[in-house]
Amino acid sequence: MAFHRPNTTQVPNPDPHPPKLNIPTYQEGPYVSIAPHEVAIADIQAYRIIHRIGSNFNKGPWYTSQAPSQYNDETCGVFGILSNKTASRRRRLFQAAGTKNIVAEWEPQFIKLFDLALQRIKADLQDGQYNFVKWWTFLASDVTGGLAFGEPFSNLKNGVISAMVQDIEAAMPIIGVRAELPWLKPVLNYTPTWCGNTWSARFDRFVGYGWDAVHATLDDEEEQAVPDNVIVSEAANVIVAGTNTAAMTLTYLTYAVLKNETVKKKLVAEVSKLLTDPRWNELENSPYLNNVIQEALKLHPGVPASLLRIVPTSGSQVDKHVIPAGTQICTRAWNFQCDPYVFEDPLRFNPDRWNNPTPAMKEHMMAFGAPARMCLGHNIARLEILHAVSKLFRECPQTALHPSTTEASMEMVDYFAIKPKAER
Ligand code: HEM
Repeated sequence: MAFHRPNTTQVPNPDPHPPKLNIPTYQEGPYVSIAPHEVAIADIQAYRIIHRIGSNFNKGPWYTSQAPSQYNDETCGVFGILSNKTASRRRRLFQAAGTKNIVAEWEPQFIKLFDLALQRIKADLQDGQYNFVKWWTFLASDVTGGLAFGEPFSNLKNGVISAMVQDIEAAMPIIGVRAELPWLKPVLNYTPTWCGNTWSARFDRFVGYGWDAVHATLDDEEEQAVPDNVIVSEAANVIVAGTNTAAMTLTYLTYAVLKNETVKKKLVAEVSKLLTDPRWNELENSPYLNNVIQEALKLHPGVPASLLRIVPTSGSQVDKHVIPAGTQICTRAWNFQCDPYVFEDPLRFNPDRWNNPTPAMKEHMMAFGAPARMCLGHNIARLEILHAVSKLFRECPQTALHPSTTEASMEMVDYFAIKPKAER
């Protein structure tokens, strides 16, 4: 057995060929062996241990495939750093930038982008066009562009997709493939894409965007405090981590609200009473708006994928089980956020469930990741979503779902992040 009940006093030595766990599905238990050295866990006690601050369950090698091969823990962006200890040093550099107070300083600049996004959406709606994926992606990439480069990429202003957004859109699914099928990586690196470039060139261009960011935003002194190559990695990181996640959260939220007339009416009623130019505090204090956002993050987490972690070299006792060193552990937001023991009718889009959330409901929400490696951009994302959603439903209260938008077209394609099957 790979796992033992807690009265086992000895932590077993790593077993090179551990047998499969005899618990096949979550219906029968929250621990499922999904491969010889891999276990999926949907148990909140275990989750607390694995992902607590200071945990030595480091990220799994899957994350290495997110960075070009010449990068290591010291030089890659924080997302790709495997060791939690190394990551916590790096995270300290960014934590201040992600605090609410600092993010609030960006609010006036971001409001201009939200206004522009709404102008574009309104013009589209008047022409009978519905392409929320497009405009929410342009908005999210202008926001991350502003953060990484000091000014937006002008996707919204020009109304056309920039080369950078094209690269992100094309590279995101392939990032998933590279990660799931690492043996394909050398082949994929040199496979021509639809536009004639190779995937490897796309990754090189991300790094290039990062270099531009370094020179656009930092003075010489600051550049010396953090090595250039690290800032480059981080700038590219922010662009990728903050664009699709926010855009898809907005897309699925819009879809869920438009699909549900009662929810839409309540939301429109609340946001239409807001001040003409509401600010973050007012938006945070709009209960139904916040419930809708929480529910959208619950049902359509921007990153529903497994967060892979490795059991430390000494092995570990996780709740009732002793797990051998080196085992890869998968915990998925999706499993916890749809737990029927915690959420009544978990697959129904029901913002009212957040009127009086239980402590368990709050703890089971992990759309922004887990404590040790929680999303560094969650305040930015919240600000973006609050403004974009309140503006959309205040200024376009009559918007309805386009007949071509169906459950089938919106089926979530999960490739670490998500996108709708029909891509619109
Ligand atoms: C709704 C939008 C967003 C969602 C749902 C989201 C979700 C997540 C999740 C689940 C993780 C943890 C991944 C893991 O452990 O493997 C994460 C990490 C991260 N996110 Fe976000 N994110 C969002 C927006 C943003 C934005 C706007 C930024 C930056 C501007 C950002 C920057 C990062 C970074 C740098 C990390 C890596 C942290 C680390 O590894 O220590 N995210 N995000």
